[in-house]
Amino acid sequence: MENILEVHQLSKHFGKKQALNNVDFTVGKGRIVGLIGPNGAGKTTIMKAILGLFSYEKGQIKIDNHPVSEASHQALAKVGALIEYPAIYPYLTGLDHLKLNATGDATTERIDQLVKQMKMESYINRKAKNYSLGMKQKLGIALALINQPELVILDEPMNGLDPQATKDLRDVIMSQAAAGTSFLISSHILSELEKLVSEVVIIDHGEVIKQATIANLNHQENDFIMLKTSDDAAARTSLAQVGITTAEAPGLVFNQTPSATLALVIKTLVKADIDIYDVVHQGEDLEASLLSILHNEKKEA
Ligand SMILES: Nc1ncnc2c1ncn2[C@@H]1O[C@H](COP(=O)(O)OP(=O)(O)OP(=O)(O)O)[C@@H](O)[C@H]1O
Repeated sequence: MENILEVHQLSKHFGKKQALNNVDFTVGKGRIVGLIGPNGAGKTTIMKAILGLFSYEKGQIKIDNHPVSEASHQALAKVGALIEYPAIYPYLTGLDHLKLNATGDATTERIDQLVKQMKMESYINRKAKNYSLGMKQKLGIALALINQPELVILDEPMNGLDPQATKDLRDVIMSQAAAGTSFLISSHILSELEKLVSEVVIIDHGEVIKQATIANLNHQENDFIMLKTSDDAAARTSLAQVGITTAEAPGLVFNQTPSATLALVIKTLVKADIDIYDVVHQGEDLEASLLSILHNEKKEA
C-alpha cells in the first residue's frame, strides 16, 4: 500500500525534556489512523511537527514522498488540519471563514456541499462570536476539509461535539476516506475513535509502543472467550486440571493463549462429558486494549 505520510525516527526535545524519541509510523492512502496515548505522550507534538510548526533534531517526515520540515512546507499544500483550537474571527460568519479559506475551482459548490454534509446550515450565516464550542469545532473541521486535502490531521476533533454532531462528523470522515482522503486523528474518546479508525498508533512517553490494525489489537493482546456449558462448576475443575484458569462471569471466561487454546478447552470438556451450549468471543474494546498494552509496557520497563 502506498503511504501518504511517513514519519521516520523523529526525535524532539523541549529544553532538557525529550518529547519524542525515534517515532516511526506511517499512514496509508485512504486510511483513517488514530493516534492515541496518555496525556503528555507526545501526540500534539507529532502533529505539529508534521505540519512544519515545530523544528526537530532528528528524523524525517514525508508527505506523499516529499520531505516536510519547519523550512520545507511545499508538501503541506495537500494537508488540512485542526490542531487545538480553530483560529476563528468573532466578527466574521462561518460562511466568511469558508470563503476566505477556500482555494481552487468550484469553491461555492464545495462550500455548499460541506455545510450541508456537516449540518451547519442553520448558523453558517451567523457571526462566529455567537457560536457554541461545538459549532466552532465543526467550523474548524470544515476549514480543515474545504480544500479537499489528501491528508487531514485532526487533534481531538470530537471535543465539544454532542452525540448527533459526533455521528455527523464520523459520516463526513468516512465518506471522505472512501473517496481516498487519509486521516490522522487523535482523541481521548476511544469508544468514538474505535468506530472510525482502521488502525492505531499508540504513543507513550514520546515513543511509539505499537502500530496495529484495530482487528489485530483486539486479538493480539487478550482474546477472551466465554463458554456456557451444562455444568460450569465441573467444567471449571476439569479445565483447572489442564492448567487453564477461568474467570467467573456469567458462564466461564478464559483468555486464549498458545497454551490455553479453544481446541484444548473443547477436548477437555468433551472428555469430561460436559456439553458446550455456547462459545462467544468477547474481544476487547479499544480502551481496554490500550490500557492493557500500556500496563504490559510498564511491567517490561
Ligand atoms: N511548547 C512546549 N514547551 C515545552 N514542553 C512542551 C511544549 N509542548 C509540549 N511539551 C511537552 O512535551 C510533552 C508532549 O506533549 P504533547 O502536548 O505532545 O502531548 P499530548 O500527547 O498531545 O498530550 P494531551 O493528550 O494531554 O493533549 C509533554 O511532556 C509536554 O509537557
